[in-house]
Amino acid sequence: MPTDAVLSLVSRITPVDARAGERTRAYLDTLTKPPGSLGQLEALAIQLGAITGTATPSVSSPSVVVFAADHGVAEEGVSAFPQAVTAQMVANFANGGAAINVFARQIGARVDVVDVGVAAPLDLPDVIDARVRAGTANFTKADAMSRDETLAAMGAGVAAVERARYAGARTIIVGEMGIANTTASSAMLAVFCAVPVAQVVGAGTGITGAQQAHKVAVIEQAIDARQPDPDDPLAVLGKLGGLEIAAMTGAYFAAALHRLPAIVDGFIATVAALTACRLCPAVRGYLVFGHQSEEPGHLTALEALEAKPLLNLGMRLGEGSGAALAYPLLQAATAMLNEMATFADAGISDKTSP
Ligand SMILES: O=C(O)c1ccc[n+]([C@@H]2O[C@H](COP(=O)([O-])O)[C@@H](O)[C@H]2O)c1
Ligand SMILES: Cc1cc2nc[nH]c2cc1C
Repeated sequence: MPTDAVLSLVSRITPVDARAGERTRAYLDTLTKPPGSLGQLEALAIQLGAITGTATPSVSSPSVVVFAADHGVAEEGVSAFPQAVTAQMVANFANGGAAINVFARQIGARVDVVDVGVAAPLDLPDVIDARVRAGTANFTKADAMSRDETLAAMGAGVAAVERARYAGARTIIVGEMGIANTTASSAMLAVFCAVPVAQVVGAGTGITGAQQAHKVAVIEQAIDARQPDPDDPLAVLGKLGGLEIAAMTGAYFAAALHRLPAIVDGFIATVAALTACRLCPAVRGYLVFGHQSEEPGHLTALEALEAKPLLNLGMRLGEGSGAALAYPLLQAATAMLNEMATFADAGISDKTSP
């Protein structure tokens, strides 16, 4: 996709249909339950009504897209694992052996793995080759990506969702893999939300407290050197972000353009979601937040999006794993709308008026 096409796509995204959501809300109160008693599932049903533009929506055909890329900042010793693990995990996805493959099989979703910029060359026929460059630059020394590279990676995300949709996907689950990408995500989030870096840095794949202090110092130094303008989301993404983070941003755009629900995963996926919403606020209504990650910065990112995730299982894996696990709740929310009896149907007395 030509790089500027990504930005013109943004202008074609329209907000969710709030009136359809209101019809869902009204219908929910006719069902045989005390009003509001299904809690967050009711809010989810209303959101799905607004996304699909129908009072009694259904969800179907989930499809997972995992974007993989490397980060130059890995050489600063900010992860518990070596950079080579990104490529090794991509092979594991292609072989069906990762957690996301298992959870995707449980919900009948196919998994597309997209190489947006893994450092090591891959020769895996089942992996989609959308390489923009062999990993980002180390952002303590140079911008992670140029503007054209950022837009190209976003375009790869758009293309991946278009491909999945063409193959029948109607619910998009977005995941990522990239050693050191919690460092990039924390840096972006600290800038977007103007919060201290230490507030949004965590253990990632499992670094120690001392290593976390080093991670904070690396990010502070990078923000100082790069001076990104918080009001220019594309610049924040290009200077401090990652190729897979840009691709996820594009994936959310494409889901919103086609009025498909996109289930957001953990910390990195949520920072990409925040980037997408800063660039195009209408995207927000199409995002369902799958789970709350253990990574401490996730709370800050969720608050910035006024988002309440569906699950809290103490997970911090990535790959789209928490988003895939949440899919059955979308099914439950719509099944509840489509299958429950109304008070009138069942001949049950409605609430007494006060
Ligand atoms: O999704 C999350 O909340 C999450 C939290 C911590 C780590 N991860 C995964 O771990 C990798 C990044 O961790 P790190 O320590 O290398 O920055 C990357 O592949 C992510 O998918 C993911
Ligand atoms: C093994 C491993 C699997 C992952 N999946 C997502 N991020 C990951 C990081 C590591 C280290």
